[in-house]
Amino acid sequence: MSHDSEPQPVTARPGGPLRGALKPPGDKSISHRAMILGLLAIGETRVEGLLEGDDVLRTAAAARALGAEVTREGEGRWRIVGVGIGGMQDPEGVLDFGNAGTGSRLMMGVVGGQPVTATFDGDASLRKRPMRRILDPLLQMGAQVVSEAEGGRVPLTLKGPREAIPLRYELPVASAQIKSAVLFAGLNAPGTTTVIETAASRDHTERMLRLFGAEVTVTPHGEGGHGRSVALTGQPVLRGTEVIVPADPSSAAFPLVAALIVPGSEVTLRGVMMNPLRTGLITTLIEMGAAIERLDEREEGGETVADLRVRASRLHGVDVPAERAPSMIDEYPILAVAAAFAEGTTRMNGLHELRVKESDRLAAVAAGLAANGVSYAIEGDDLIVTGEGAPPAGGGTVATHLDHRIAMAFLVMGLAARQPVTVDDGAMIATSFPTFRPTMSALGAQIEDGAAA
Ligand SMILES: O=C(O)C1=C[C@@H](OP(=O)(O)O)[C@@H](O)[C@H](O)C1
Ligand SMILES: C=C(OP(=O)(O)O)C(=O)O
Repeated sequence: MSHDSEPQPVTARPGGPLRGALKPPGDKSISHRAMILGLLAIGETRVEGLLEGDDVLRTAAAARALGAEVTREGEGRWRIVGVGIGGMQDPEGVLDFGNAGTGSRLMMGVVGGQPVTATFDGDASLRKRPMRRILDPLLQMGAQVVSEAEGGRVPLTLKGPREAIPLRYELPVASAQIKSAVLFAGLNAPGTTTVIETAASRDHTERMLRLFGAEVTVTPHGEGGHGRSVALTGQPVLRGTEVIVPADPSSAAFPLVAALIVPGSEVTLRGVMMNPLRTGLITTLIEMGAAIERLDEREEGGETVADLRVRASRLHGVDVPAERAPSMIDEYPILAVAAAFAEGTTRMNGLHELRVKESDRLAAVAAGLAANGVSYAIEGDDLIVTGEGAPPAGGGTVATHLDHRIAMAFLVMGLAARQPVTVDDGAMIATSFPTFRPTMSALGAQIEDGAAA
């Protein structure tokens, strides 16, 4: 699929304080996994609070094409009747994952471990993203790549084995997507599949596998306390269950930073997931001087959630260590925006993975900062942003390159810059935060269709 509709420019204007309370949409990572485990389980899975963004809807369509019964029963309420491990059917058409890296890569793990053949495709952004990192371990587990686009990209056709070969695999990069693909393939392996990560990445797959009845053991690995070894016992019986999806900290990041930089703002974000493997941005912003209070911490659906009370704050630059990157990997575009309003230099270290997201985010952020009069430098894989402790000029138009996070980050900049900021295309926001514009408007933000006049 290509993104062949006309680009939809969107403009954010500076205005008065943002006020109010909101619940960000359901977590994207957990929503994809709920659909996939619902497909692989026997019996009925009920999901509450599913993110109904385009990325997750693509995973739902793929689960259906592979044999699950998938029904929407109300807002965020979905019912999935699964087929069980080994029970999938060959899908009739192509599995079109649109813009979704997570959905496509996790489902490659599922198909790559089971006797089924499927073709994966996506939009112009997904067609550029590296899939070798997923295919390499799957080939070792017995999958075959029937065809692929140059460089191991989609469109590609994957054929899984009758039974997967258990694997012990050390991740070449900190990536929950690779880890999850290997574990999903390992579900159909007679024995233990082990994934070793030298830096811990988000653990939603491990947690949800256990919830559905699989045996997963996690032990520390290596020195320094950052690594983990995750062992899955293959061929479990997965049983359908109930999944409650907490609010997505990666989506919460946009109204949160908006509240920090628009003078006089006070915003409460309700029920935001506080899994420590996802809260690197909050840690960093607090180090920068942000007034963020974690209130009413509680358990919801097996995760800690909290209400976050955020007040406009004077921020200062900090050094963000590379080891923190896995816990905030999708938050660097919006952190760069916060850094543009801070006093002094913020150095974000070790951002190589940003080059292979929906866009080359390092390049896209740099271009967006340049277009809006912000001083920055790129040194190797590090991004350095220097703010003046005052609003940057703004007034620029930002190329989003089919990347939702670039679009939302620079719209947030426009709410507090000296001049409005336009993004060339807001369409991709619907992949992860379909209610972004009404949510921001309800807080008092001015975000409109079209380029700045
Ligand atoms: O597993 C997941 O749900 C995700 C993992 C991360 O990707 P990588 O595995 O490529 O780091 C992240 O960027 C993505 O938005 C969601
Ligand atoms: C990188 C992201 O997602 P994905 O890899 O699923 O496209 C993201 O949502 O920022």
